[in-house]
This record gives sequence, structure tokens and C-alpha cells, in this order.
Amino acid sequence: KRDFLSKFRLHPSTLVNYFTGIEEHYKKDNPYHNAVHAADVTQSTHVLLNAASLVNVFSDLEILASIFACAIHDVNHPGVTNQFLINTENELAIMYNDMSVLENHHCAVAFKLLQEPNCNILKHLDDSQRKQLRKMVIDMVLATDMSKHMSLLADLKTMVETKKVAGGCLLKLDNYSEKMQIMQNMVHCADLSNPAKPLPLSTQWVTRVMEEFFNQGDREKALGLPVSPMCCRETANIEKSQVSFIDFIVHPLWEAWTELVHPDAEHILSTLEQNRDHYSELSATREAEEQQ
Ligand SMILES: COc1ccc(/C(C)=N/OCCC(=O)N2CCOCC2)cc1OC1CCCC1
Ligand SMILES: [Mg+2]
Ligand SMILES: [Zn+2]
Repeated sequence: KRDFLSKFRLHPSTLVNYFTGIEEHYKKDNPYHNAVHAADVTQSTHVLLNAASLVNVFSDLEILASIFACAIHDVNHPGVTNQFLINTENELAIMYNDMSVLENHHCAVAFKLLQEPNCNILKHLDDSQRKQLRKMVIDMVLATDMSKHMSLLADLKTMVETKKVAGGCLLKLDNYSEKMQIMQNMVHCADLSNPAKPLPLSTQWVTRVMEEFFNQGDREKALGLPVSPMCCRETANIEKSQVSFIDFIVHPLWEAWTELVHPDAEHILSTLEQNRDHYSELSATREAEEQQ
């Protein structure tokens, strides 16, 4: 739909080879971090990019970089968190010195795959375009590390406030840093969009992420390690965790995004709020049952 095959001279069979390779490098037996999550985040970002207020904000190369970043953003995810890899001194934590271990790995695997035969989809980009795309993809994927969430959101809110005070257009972006901030938050929003989807979809993602967390908790128990928060299948309160996750992480982020692209994301924010109330009511009902 974006006419990228002709704009970037992308070869159909090379695209198929590369993205089949990417799909195969997502671990099928991860309940959550599998190729379906990558497709979900990619499709969600495609929709966010179509907001009326974002028309003409991004160049074709920035859009290609954003969509590519989503498709590869969790590739070869091992189904455990950065903290688990660090605590178990996993080879990936050693490789990346405990810094955004997963996110560095996802980028490295994706770019290494480009060098496989008949997989170089970026072959016909010129050197400057390829260098810019690589930098933008790395900047976006590294920003999906949850430990960056608070600073990413704080900077977004500062930028929005500053532009509002200046009376300018929120989306008049003067430099790479401002534009990249928007792109990083957009991909991060998509990565955290599960609670903002229609409830039948959202509940499936909750089941999947909890299954992956519980598998990690089982492994921590077997290794005699302290079980990570929300990873103990005996004690986790799923509904309560979702309400906190929405209240403290997801809603503040989507509130900022909704203000940025006003009024194009209002329906997403209201779905998120309805879902939050659903989990909150479920949690209260469960608590009442447990009292009896
Ligand atoms: C559908 O529910 C969730 C979906 C995504 C996420 C998170 C935090 N995604 O973050 C980006 C990926 C990431 O960095 N992760 C993956 C999850 O663990 C942290 C490291 C959390 C979700 O629910 C919370 C609350 C109850 C149990 C977890
Ligand atoms: Mg990730
Ligand atoms: Zn993800």
C-alpha cells in the first residue's frame, strides 16, 4: 500500500527470503514473544502511522525503518527477561555487558540475516539511506527496552509541553532527535498496545504473557533463584497486575501519544480505559470470592 517495493526497489523474492528467515528466528514455542507478537506490533504501527495528524511528518525512509524495526524488534527472543539473562550470566548478557541485552540481540540477529544469500532487501538503497535506516532501526529497537520507558515518556511529555508553550504545531519536528523520539514512542506504544486492543484480543495476550512469565518463574524456582515479580504461578494476581500495568505504564504512555496525535487516537485511549475497568471489576469480584 505504501508503494515501497518500487520506491526502494525491494525485490519480492528477496523480501520473502528475508522475512521468512526473520519469522523462522522467532521462537515458535514462546507463548508471547513469537512471530505473531512481531506481526501484531508491525500492523499496529502501520495503523498508528496512518493517523491524519502524522501525514507528511515522516519521510518514506523513516516509515520503512519504523515498519522494519517492528517486524524484527523481538527476533530470536528467548522467552525470558533481561534480568533473568543477567542473573543467570547467560552468554547474551556477557556479550552485551548486561545493557539492553535482548534488544541488542534482536538488532544484531536482524542485521546479520541481511547478509545471508538472497536476503539483502536493502541492496538497492544508496549507502547514505542504508546507514540512516540502520541507525534509526537500532535507535527504535533499543528504545523497546522497558527500563527506558520512564525516560522515553518523560522526554516525550517535555517535548509536547515545550511545543504547546511555544504555540507551534506539536508535530513540527526540527531535528533527528525530536523525530526519533516520536518514532521510538510510536513503536513502544505498539509494543505496549495489548491492553488497548478489543477485549477478546487483549485477554489472549494477557494469557500468553503470563504463561511466558510463569515459565520463567518455574525456571527460577528450579535454579534456586528468587522468583521475579508476577512470575509465580501460585501467587500472581493476574487481573490486579494488569490494572497496575495499565495505570502506571500503559495509560500514561497512550495519554501522551493521544495528546500528540489529537484527535486521532481517542478511540484507542477509551478502549484502554474500558479494558482497565473490566480487569478492575474482575479483580474485585475475585477478591470478594476469595474472602468467602
Ligand atoms: C499483555 O500484558 C502485557 C504485555 C506486555 C508487557 C510488557 C512489560 N511489555 O514490555 C515490552 C516487552 C518487555 O520488555 N517485556 C515483556 C514483559 O515483561 C517485561 C519485559 C506486560 C504485560 O503485562 C504485564 C502486567 C502483568 C504481567 C506483565
Ligand atoms: Mg522486546
Ligand atoms: Zn515486543
